[in-house]
Amino acid sequence: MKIIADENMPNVSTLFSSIGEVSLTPGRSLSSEQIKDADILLVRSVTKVTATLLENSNIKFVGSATIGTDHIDLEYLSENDICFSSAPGCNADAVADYVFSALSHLYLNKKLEWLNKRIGIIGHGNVGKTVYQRFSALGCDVVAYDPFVESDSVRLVSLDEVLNCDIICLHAPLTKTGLHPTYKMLGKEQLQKLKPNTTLISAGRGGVVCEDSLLIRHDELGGKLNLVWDVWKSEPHINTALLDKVDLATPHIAGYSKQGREKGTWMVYLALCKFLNLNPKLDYSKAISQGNITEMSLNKDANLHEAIARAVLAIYDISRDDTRLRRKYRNAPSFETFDWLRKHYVERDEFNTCIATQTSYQDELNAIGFKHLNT
Ligand SMILES: NC(=O)C1=CN([C@@H]2O[C@H](COP(=O)(O)OP(=O)(O)OC[C@H]3O[C@@H](n4cnc5c(N)ncnc54)[C@H](O)[C@@H]3O)[C@@H](O)[C@H]2O)C=CC1
Ligand SMILES: O=C(O)C(=O)[C@H](O)COP(=O)(O)O
Repeated sequence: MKIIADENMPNVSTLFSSIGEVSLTPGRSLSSEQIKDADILLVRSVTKVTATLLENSNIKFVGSATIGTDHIDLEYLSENDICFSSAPGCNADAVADYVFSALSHLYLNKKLEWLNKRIGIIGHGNVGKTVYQRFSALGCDVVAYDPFVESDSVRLVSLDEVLNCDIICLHAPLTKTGLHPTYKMLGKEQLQKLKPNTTLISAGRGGVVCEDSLLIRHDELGGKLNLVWDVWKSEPHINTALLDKVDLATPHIAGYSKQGREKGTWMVYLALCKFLNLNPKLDYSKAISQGNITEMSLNKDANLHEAIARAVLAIYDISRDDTRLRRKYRNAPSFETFDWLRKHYVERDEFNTCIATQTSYQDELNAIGFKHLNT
């Protein structure tokens, strides 16, 4: 069995070589010629899996080690009896960690006191829910907008209400059809509703926010917006005018924790084993790494904002990704830089690999995703 896989899938050879002959390739440039003799295709978000790519192949299974599926023509796969599996939720904790790292950075650098602010989340799926639960466990005033969710356990509000929040976290998928398409869902009209000093964290998909309208609104507000930008409309090209305005700019790596990426490969491996009726040869604990910093205890004299910021940034400091991106773009302002930064990403651990040991802030650290002492 011939397996073609994106070279950026961690552990892919270890896991899949017991099933077939694995060839690794850069995902963005994958061509139909390269897959014409293959049976299984394993991708990440940079490969457009369309009829053009697949029509002259014998691919029977497509696996995407990602949460998002907007790069896959699901209709074509279903019409052509090609089994598909993605990795729902694999890096939800990583994205939530990204959000708290961004807020920690903004607290230390701009004195943004976010714990007492109103927080609105757009999209209440695996990522949005994780982010919501963390804020809620911290006792924050948090609401969510998701037109497809009905639930008593979340404070659901209108999009306008979220746009009136102090901190807005965007975790909706990219959709262009259906009842509530998200493409440019934050356009000129919606962005007009942002108040001065709003913090907008965009870690879903580029295209959900109209970047041109955002630049106009940013100017209108005299630059009084805190912007944290992970996903860009025209990746791997980035909007350099926007890059100049955002507080934190990262190259679509919100989900790039070591464990999150490993979980993505692992989930696709399990799905392929199921499809082929095989017993998995490795177990979860061998496929997913431990963290580097295994225990955290805090000085009880620090205030809560500062204590959280110190703990969070010790595990993942988002500013290193921002610095890397800006420095690299200054020296090599080309679209190839985006993929280079992602390919050579210095992976970080998830908060949940680190135990919050007995400290006055143990409950708060547990709330934002650090592991409990007794689990
Ligand atoms: N920046 C990054 O590295 C990462 C980005 N993502 C992106 O984040 C998205 C969300 O991830 P998950 O929560 O795991 O996906 P999910 O599929 O579990 O949930 C998506 C949620 O968005 C909601 N939604 C759909 N249309 C909406 C609209 N018009 N307004 C508000 N909500 C809407 C859905 O009802 C669903 O509850 C993914 O589709 C992916 O594109 C995911 C992982 C990493
Ligand atoms: O899981 C998703 O959805 C993501 O956005 C991924 O984290 C993006 O990573 P790549 O698949 O582009 O490596």
